[in-house]
Amino acid sequence: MTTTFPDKTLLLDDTASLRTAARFVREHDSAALLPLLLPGLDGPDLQALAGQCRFAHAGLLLFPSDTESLRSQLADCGLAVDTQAQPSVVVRERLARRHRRDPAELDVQILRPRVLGCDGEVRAVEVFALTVPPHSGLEPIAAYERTRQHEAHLAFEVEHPETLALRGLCAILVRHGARPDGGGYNPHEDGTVLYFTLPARAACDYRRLELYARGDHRDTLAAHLDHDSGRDARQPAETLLHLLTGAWTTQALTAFARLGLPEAMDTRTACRTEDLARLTGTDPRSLAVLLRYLVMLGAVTRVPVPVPVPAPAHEQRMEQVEQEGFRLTELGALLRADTPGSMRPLALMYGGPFYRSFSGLDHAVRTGQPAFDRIFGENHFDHFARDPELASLFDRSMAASSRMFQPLPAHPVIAAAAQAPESATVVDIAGGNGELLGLLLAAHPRLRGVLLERPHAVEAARRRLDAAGCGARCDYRAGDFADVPSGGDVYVLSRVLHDWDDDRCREILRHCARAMPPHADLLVVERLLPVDGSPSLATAWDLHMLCNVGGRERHADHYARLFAESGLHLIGHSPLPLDAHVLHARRAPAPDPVARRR
Ligand SMILES: C[S@@+](CC[C@H](N)C(=O)[O-])C[C@H]1O[C@@H](n2cnc3c(N)ncnc32)[C@H](O)[C@@H]1O
Repeated sequence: MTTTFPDKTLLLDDTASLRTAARFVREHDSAALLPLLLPGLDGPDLQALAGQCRFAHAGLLLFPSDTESLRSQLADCGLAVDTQAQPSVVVRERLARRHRRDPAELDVQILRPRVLGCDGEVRAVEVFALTVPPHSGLEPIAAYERTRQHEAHLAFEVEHPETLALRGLCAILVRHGARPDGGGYNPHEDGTVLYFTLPARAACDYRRLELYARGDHRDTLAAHLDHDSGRDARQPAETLLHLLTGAWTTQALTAFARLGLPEAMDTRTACRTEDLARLTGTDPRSLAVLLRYLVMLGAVTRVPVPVPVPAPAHEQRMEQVEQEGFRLTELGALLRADTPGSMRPLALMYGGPFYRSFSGLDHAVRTGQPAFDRIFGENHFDHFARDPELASLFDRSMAASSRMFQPLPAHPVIAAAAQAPESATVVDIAGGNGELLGLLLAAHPRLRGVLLERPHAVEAARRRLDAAGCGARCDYRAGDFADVPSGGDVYVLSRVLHDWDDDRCREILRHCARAMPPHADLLVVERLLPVDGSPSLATAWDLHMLCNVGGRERHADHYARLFAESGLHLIGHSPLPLDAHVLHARRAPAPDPVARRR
């Protein structure tokens, strides 16, 4: 089935992406941004990159129906264009290749509205605009690209792009985990672009980086493209070794969190290993070994700390020696317990119960049964429910990925409910500790909420929503999926269906369909498996579901089928951060009795 998107959702998504890109450009400068993109980048390599390149723009692909609508969309976002649009070559060819179209069919223009950075530097948002006139047949390209954001990137312009300097910069990027990912020469602008995929650990939503060099650098480009195609064949043994020690990565980060190191450290000042050992009650030499490994992961940076020591006795003065010290990076700071959106609970979960369960992955693959149940002797929800500390850790670990919920208050269904003349009710089914419902109610003071959960989680949600000041607008139901309350206006199922097999999903969806009044909407938050098999967090979480709950991630069409078999129909879906999507469904219209008799 092909999914249809209401036009309004499409426009909102493009405008929202444009606003996000402009905000990003406004808030970042070169020196602070580079270590976020390449965690662990430090010392001479950071100096070379920050000294020779400047953060120039954030790029994104939009899909206006014509030039006028693009200009008014830019104006809506406060972005003015004072230069002529240029035809794109590189992105147009990438799109043509990806969608097997003739490049001549694709009109892609480049506009660069200026944005003033927080440091006073003039930067830009680079808008690639693929014109998609109504009924042009290009709508599927727009829908696909909006979801995948393949062309979103951050660009650094090389100030003096001599060949040697340019190649040196490419080598630094590769050394810090960036992978060559195409590029090209645009004769209309006489500029060369070299694209890189950022390492997965980059602390930023953008996945691609561009080096932009004025002029024709096709020799460097050829080496870059060659590197791109040959990268997987070059060092298989080294790559495998790196992959096989992935468990050390998880445990090093978990130990870092368990030992309270992120809280003892600072992102601005370095701390000597000895002082850190004293503060955290650890063995100094062993701590240094852990911290040096964490440098490779980008969680901390190694910084020499000057320490005054007495000079030889007869000189009667102090001199300075340097001792090893470490500073927390922004990535490492996400493991601090007190950071908003802290990911510490995830570190404790993935390095704790889920680390143990993954040792039984082969069992799960052999039998199709969750390894968790075999290792812990019971289903993961029952196991967590019996242990209040573990239950709270699980709820907090779910809430730690709540960045994916951030666009939901602006979803057209929620916005319409918030503006309804009567106060509308959002029913969050299996809403965990109330993170999502709290976000929706906080954004829309007229909305009311009902949270259905298992009894232990209801209590956590009540505390969380009371603390957020929304408790008075919320009712709670301790129960099971069979107890979905009727009479709501919007029903939410967030990260629930992926816990279950198809039969159980149909049961849950039928409970929803039965409870939903005819006007009600259902929003389902899930990661969607990519149709083209391209890398996605959904593929990793599919394995996690197999190993731990016996559920699965699914393609959009698979969800559409489950909806159809449960009395619902899929209206459309739109992307959320962290490779998640929100699917919008409604009750299927009752079958036409006249048509049935015919
Ligand atoms: C993966 S969590 C998702 C929580 C939340 N919706 C979110 O996105 O953060 C799945 C939730 O389903 C709840 N759950 C499991 N079995 C349930 C059942 N039979 N009835 C109601 N809720 C259930 C669990 O307690 C858990 O909070």
